[in-house]
Amino acid sequence: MNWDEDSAAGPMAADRVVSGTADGDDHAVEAALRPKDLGEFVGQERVREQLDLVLRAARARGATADHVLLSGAPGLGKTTLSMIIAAEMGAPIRITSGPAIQHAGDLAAILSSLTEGEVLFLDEIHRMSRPAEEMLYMAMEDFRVDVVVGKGPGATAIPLELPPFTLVGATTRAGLLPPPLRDRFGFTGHMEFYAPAELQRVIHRSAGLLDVAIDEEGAAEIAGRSRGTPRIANRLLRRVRDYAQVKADGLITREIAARALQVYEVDGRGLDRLDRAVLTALLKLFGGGPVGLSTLAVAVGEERETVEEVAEPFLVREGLLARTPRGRIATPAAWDHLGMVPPQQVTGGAGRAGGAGGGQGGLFTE
Ligand SMILES: Nc1ncnc2c1ncn2[C@@H]1O[C@H](COP(=O)(O)OP(=O)(O)OP(=O)(O)O)[C@@H](O)[C@H]1O
Ligand SMILES: [Mg+2]
Repeated sequence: MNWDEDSAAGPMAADRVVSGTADGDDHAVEAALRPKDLGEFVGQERVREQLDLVLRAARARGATADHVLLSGAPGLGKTTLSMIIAAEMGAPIRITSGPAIQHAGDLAAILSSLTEGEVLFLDEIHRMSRPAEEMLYMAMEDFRVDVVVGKGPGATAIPLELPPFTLVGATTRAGLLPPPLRDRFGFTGHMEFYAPAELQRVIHRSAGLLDVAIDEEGAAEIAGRSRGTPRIANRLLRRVRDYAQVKADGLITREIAARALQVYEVDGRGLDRLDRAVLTALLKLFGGGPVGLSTLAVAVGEERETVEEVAEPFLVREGLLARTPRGRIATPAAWDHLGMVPPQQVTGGAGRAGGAGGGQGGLFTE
């Protein structure tokens, strides 16, 4: 699945407060908000439990932990978890990324400087070059690399032993990893979107660290608008804090959170201006569809790619919009969310009286 939602940025898609991808502002505070060990890491029960076993067993054997692959959407905690793995193993961590490794030689230099037990974090591992990838296969499996010296017919490969290390790879696009690479990881953790109750805990924890006063309902209100993503929850918390300081006495309550997020145009379900523009066009101009992607994009005044890659994934995930072979259609929940009644229900809904906003979309009930 494509989680790189910000790759196509139109007018309404730039600098979204609900984007899962980190912006400059996030980088500045994220280090302070990162949980330091597995116990502090909220949610992801399955991954956490499995990883806990893997790390405990390795520690008990006095061995280096197996290679770990972490996949999932931006902002769900892959980088955080990689740092926790190193901390739990009492090992140093080296951080690099697929795009930073242009040549196999770059990778050889990093690998040959690792110390025993060190954690190598390779972010965006799906974006590594082919030759580097092949070097990595051997390094992961046999803790060995062949360093090629010279060029042409005179070139020789010098084998180089590596100390045992743990590779932690992270990717937003697990489907793009070649199977031979995927198979070389001893453990794969797939990160899921967080439940509102989990995000509420993340928000409380962050509020404590940032010295922000917030009550349960205030945290719940922000959690419900955070699209299942801790990074968005933390970002919305900071925006709401500003509002609470300027417009109120600093305490974040449900009402303050709701008012603040209205200013930032993030609605009760976490939809922003772009999301709502797409849904509104679909309902008001096309009666809920089906309508083709290009037509919908023109109606919204955005690029096709923006509608398809930036707005739609979350609308589909939320069950507000469906992609069908005949085009995009709105679900009954979409009508309900925008407080509108499907046209057939208004005009030809024989035998079904009123029911405005009841979610029983006439288009979809038999
Ligand atoms: N389980 C969690 N508990 C508490 N905070 C979390 C959790 N997961 C993530 N966070 C917070 O969310 C922010 C983003 O997390 P992180 O950088 O690890 O995401 P990521 O998956 O690496 O994203 P990207 O794909 O953009 O690299 C961090 O500030 C971190 O503190
Ligand atoms: Mg990351």
